[in-house]
Amino acid sequence: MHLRLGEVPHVVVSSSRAAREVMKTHDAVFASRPSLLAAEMMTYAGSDLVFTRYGESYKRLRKICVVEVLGAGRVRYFRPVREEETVLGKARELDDGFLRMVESVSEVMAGFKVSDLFPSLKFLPAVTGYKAQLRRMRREMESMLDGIIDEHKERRAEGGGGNEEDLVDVLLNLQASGSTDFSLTMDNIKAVTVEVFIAGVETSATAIDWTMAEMMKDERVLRKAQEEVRQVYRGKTNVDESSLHELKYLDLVIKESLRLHPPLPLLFPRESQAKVEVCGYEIPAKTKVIVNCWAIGRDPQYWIEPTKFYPERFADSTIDYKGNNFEFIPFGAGRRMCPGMLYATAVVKLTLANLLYHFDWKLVDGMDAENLDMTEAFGVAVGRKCSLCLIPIAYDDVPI
Ligand code: HEM
Repeated sequence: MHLRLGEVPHVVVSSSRAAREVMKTHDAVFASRPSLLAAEMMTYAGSDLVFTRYGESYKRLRKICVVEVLGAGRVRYFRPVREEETVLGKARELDDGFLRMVESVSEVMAGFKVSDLFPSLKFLPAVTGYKAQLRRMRREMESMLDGIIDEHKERRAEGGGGNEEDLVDVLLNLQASGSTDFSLTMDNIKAVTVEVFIAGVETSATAIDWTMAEMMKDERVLRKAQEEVRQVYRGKTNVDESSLHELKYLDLVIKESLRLHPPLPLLFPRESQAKVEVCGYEIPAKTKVIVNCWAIGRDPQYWIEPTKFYPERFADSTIDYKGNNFEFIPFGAGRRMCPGMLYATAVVKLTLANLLYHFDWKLVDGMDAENLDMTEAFGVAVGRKCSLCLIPIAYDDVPI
């Protein structure tokens, strides 16, 4: 679908074939992101990963993030932290103000802003008050990030760190060691820190929420997933990551939930860097391309009874979300594919396994599973409009 919104041509991709052409055949052409004023002002223009245009500094930063910060080795390294936080419910100290700030930044990033559609009218952001609003938010964010980084530096100077290391420590260590071929600036560190929250935390929480909601709607799936967890971890006090790989049915449930409710239903937008032909249509340079992964995941051409929540559809299927099956791309594909996929799947699975192991779940009084409201809300990550209110009943077969 081709649209012209303001001065900017937009193309919406809603088929697996076109998605493959954009994210595989012509991946290099579509590896850039369009420029958005909010992203430029809030993510230290060009110092970040999610919204930066494709180019040398992007490639270097991505390599550091993939290899050193979000890769398999680091996911293993942070395993004790995940287990401690998920299993013991011991969340790291995160200022409410910081989370509220991340929420407001996500909100401004999600919207279609008139000034982004008329880039030649440079005065628009100023006269609409949008620029002033972004400046205020940026000042607030800057002071919070400075506080967080100073705290980390002080702790490190006092010899702290060790088991308490987190993502900011990892980035500061990389900067101090100079071990990478790209010197990380303070702006890089701040931008990546905020983006991990914008791109990583809300998306993972959204995936957990939708999966619980779908299981509450279908008691058969809930029981089956719960029996599996309780059998694999029988006799254990906690669900840790040691046997997570044995939870095969839970894998299917998570896949099915990501198919029906991808937390980023339109991924993050891409921009063509040159004129190119996709499925017989000519796409000019500088076209904003939106891949509708939500629609592709519900397309009857690829999925039987596409709107039905049926995890077993993945049981004898090789279809996965790793970016090779273009009918199922909740993490995107190609050069801009989500580098946090391993983190996300570890956190989502561990959290769900704990919720299923320790508690039986009931809907609040008077609510009937069939009528559970599954309306979607608006945001960078598309969650449920109504909060999921459930009653946990402690499972008393867990040894103390
Ligand atoms: C269920 C959870 C998650 C989902 C569904 C998800 C999905 C996505 C998608 C669809 C994209 C855009 C891909 C594209 O343009 O092709 C993306 C990008 C990104 N994600 Fe994730 N994500 C999740 C969790 C995470 C986590 C936990 C992190 C970090 C810890 C993370 C970091 C990023 C970053 C940095 C990018 C930008 C990559 C780039 O532009 O090069 N994500 N994610």
